[in-house]
Amino acid sequence: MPSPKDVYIAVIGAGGVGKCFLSQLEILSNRLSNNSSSPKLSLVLVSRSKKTLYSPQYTALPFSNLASSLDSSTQEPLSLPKIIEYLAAAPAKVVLVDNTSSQDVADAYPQVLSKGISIVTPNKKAFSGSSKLWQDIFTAASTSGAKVYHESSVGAGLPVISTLKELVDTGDEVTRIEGVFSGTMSFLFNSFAPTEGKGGKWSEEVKKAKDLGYTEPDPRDDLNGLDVARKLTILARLAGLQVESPTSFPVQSLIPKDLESVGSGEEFVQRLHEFDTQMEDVKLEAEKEGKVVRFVGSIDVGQKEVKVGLENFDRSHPIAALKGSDNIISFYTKRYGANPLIIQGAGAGGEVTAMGVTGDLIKVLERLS
Ligand SMILES: NC(=O)C1=CN([C@@H]2O[C@H](COP(=O)(O)OP(=O)(O)OC[C@H]3O[C@@H](n4cnc5c(N)ncnc54)[C@H](OP(=O)(O)O)[C@@H]3O)[C@@H](O)[C@H]2O)C=CC1
Ligand SMILES: N[C@@H](CC=O)C(=O)O
Ligand code: NA
Repeated sequence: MPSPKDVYIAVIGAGGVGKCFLSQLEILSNRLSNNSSSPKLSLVLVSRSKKTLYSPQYTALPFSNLASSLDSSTQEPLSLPKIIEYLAAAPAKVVLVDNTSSQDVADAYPQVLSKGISIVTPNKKAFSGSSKLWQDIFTAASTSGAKVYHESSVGAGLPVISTLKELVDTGDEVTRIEGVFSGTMSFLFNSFAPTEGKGGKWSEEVKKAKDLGYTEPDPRDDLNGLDVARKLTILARLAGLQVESPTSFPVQSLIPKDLESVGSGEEFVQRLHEFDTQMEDVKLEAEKEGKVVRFVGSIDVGQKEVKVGLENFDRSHPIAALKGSDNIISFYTKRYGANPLIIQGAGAGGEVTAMGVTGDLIKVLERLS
C-alpha cells in the first residue's frame, strides 16, 4: 500500500539527456530518502523507442545497471497509450519525464495532464507546436491541478524560462529578447569562426557537435534554424505574443540546397563536407568587414517581430566572444532599463540539460499537495 508521500516517476527517453537525468534522479531520490518529511520517489517505468522496463505492481526499479537492464528488457514494449493507461491507474501521484524529442509524446501532454499526471521535460515540441496544443496543455494542467515545467526547452539548464516568467508575473514589461539560443550553433561558430586564429572545417565541427551530444537527434533540426525558432516561439508566447508556429516568422536555414532532400541525418552529416566552401564564403564576407559571423535570434515584443539567422559582429562584442556551447540571452525590460538582464552559460549537453529537468522535478515535488 503506497503512503501519501509516495511519488512515482516514469521516464520516457534514455539517450544523452535521459541517462544523465537518471543519474541525477538517483542522487535526488537518495537525498530525499534521508529526510522523513520529504516525498519518497519510486522510479516505476523507463522506456526508449523500442524498449520498456516497468514495474507492473509499481514497486521501485533499482537504479543500479538501469541502462543495461533497459537494453536487455524482455518486457513487451508499452505503446504510449498503454504507458498513459498504466500511469493513470497508479495508486499514487505520478510525474512523467519526457526526455525525447518526439512530437507524438508532446501531442499527448493534454491527455496526460488531464489525468492528473505532472510533466517535466526538455522537449520543445509541445510548447512550440500549434497555439491550440499550447492552450490545451495549460488548460488541462489548470483543470486537473497537474504541474508542467519545461525549463530545459530553452537554454538547457540555464534559468531562462523561470526568469522570463518572473519578469512577467511581477509586472515588468519585456520589450526585447535577443541572443544566442543554440548550444550547437554557438559551438559551431565559436570553433569555425573564432575571434582569433583560423578555425576548423564546418563539416568537421558539425560532427564534433553531434558527438558531444549538443545537436538534436537529427542535426538538421539545428542547422535549419528550427531549433532556435522553437525556442523563440516559446519565449515569445511567454512574453505575451501570439505566435502561431516556429515557421510563422523568418528563419534562416544553413542546410545546403542540394542536401535538403537527403534521407537521413547520418547521410547528411557524411555529405556535408562537399559544401564546406559555402560556409567558408560566409565567414570570409564577415572577415572583410573585420567581423565574425554568428547565428542569433531576437524577439521585438512591441513590434511583434521574431527573427532567426546569421549576423556579423565586432570581435569585441559579447556574442562574438562566447566560448564552447555557451548561450547568451539578454532580456530588455522597462524595469532593467538600458542595461539588459543577461543569462549566459552552457546551453547544451547532457548534464546541464538534465539539471534543468531535475530542477523542474524538484519544483513539482514542492508543489504537489
Ligand atoms: N542534448 C542537449 O544538449 C539538449 C537536449 N534537449 C532536448 O532533450 C531531448 C532529448 O535530447 P537527447 O537526449 O540529446 O536526444 P537523444 O537522441 O540522445 O535521446 C532521445 C531518447 O528518446 C528516445 N525516444 C525517441 N522517441 C521516443 C518515443 N516515441 N518513445 C520512447 N522513447 C523515444 C530515444 O530512444 P532510442 O534510445 O531507442 O533511440 C532516446 O533514448 C530533446 O527533446 C532535445 O531537444 C534540450 C536541451 C539541450
Ligand atoms: N540542439 C540544441 C539542444 C538544446 O536545446 C542546441 O544545440 O541548443
Ligand atoms: Na533553461
